[in-house]
Amino acid sequence: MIRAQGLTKRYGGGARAKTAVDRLSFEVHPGTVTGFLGPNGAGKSTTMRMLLGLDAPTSGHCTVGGRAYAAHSAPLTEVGALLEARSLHPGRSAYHHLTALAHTHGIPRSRVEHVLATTGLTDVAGRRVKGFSLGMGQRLGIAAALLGDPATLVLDEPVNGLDPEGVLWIRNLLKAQAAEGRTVLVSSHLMSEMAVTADHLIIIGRGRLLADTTVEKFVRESGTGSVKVVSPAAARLAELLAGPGVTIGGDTPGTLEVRGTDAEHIGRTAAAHAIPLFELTPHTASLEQAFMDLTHDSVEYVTPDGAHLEGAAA
Ligand SMILES: Nc1ncnc2c1ncn2[C@@H]1O[C@H](COP(=O)(O)OP(=O)(O)OP(=O)(O)O)[C@@H](O)[C@H]1O
Repeated sequence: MIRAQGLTKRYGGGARAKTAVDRLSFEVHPGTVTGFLGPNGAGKSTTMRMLLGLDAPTSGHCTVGGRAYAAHSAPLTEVGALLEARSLHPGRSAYHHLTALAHTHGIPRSRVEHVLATTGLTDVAGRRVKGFSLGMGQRLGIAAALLGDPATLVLDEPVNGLDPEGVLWIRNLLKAQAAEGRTVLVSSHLMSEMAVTADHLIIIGRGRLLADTTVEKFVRESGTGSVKVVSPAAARLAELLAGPGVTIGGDTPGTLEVRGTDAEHIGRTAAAHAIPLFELTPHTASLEQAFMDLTHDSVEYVTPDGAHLEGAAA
């Protein structure tokens, strides 16, 4: 369990003072993957650095597993971390890198074999790290994070620069780690990736909390999610679904575009009235739009015509 309370980080002073993290409070629970989202410069990395004791908060505090990170006697067995800027000794092999880390932290060598297998690096374990591709480097960073068999994982942008196979691999790994009861906090500025990886979302903008919710609730409450329904009795179904907060559109006969309720409710309503359905498709593509709507006012880098730079809320 991770807990941040009133977490604040200010850089510099006077007119040039910059508040990177602003009175942030949230909890991250075990057994779920929690996505930590925000546009570029929102304060995600700074928050993670504070959680890991690499930056001191200006005010507020944070705990991992009930204590400040520095108060853990064997932090690697409590928290495994992957930060964006990693320092690897280029001349060392992956195996050597992990054994050195295990040795200095009193972790048995058997764990090295285990994490090499988990991250698919067994066959290249003897190769020097300097010859590693970006994806292999990410896998090695994750192997190091898993080394101490920690109860908590904190990963900063683990899918950055990975190919689709690597992205899928990380997604499945994170879900498996959470299913084993670990607390998993993973940052990203990609809403679409988090929508399929995370169960819970913490969204920040300009260092402030914008949303702390489940993926499912975020979609539902954003009001932009819709469900496409195709039925030979579309008109009758539309009458049954009509109600407060529900809007029903659709340009093609027999097709409805339903907003304000979910596919489960539509399916149950249709079944209860013996209405056949040919299609029932929730559209989650609008998630990206909901994220952009939420973070729009918090985007740091905006061009004069209003377009976001650097894919700020991509
Ligand atoms: N050492 C520092 N000194 C001054 N300002 C800093 C420092 N580190 C971060 N900042 C500023 O704090 C803000 C938050 O940065 P941070 O890197 O935490 O954001 P982020 O959400 O991780 O962004 P990104 O998605 O681009 O990695 C930014 O405006 C950044 O310029």
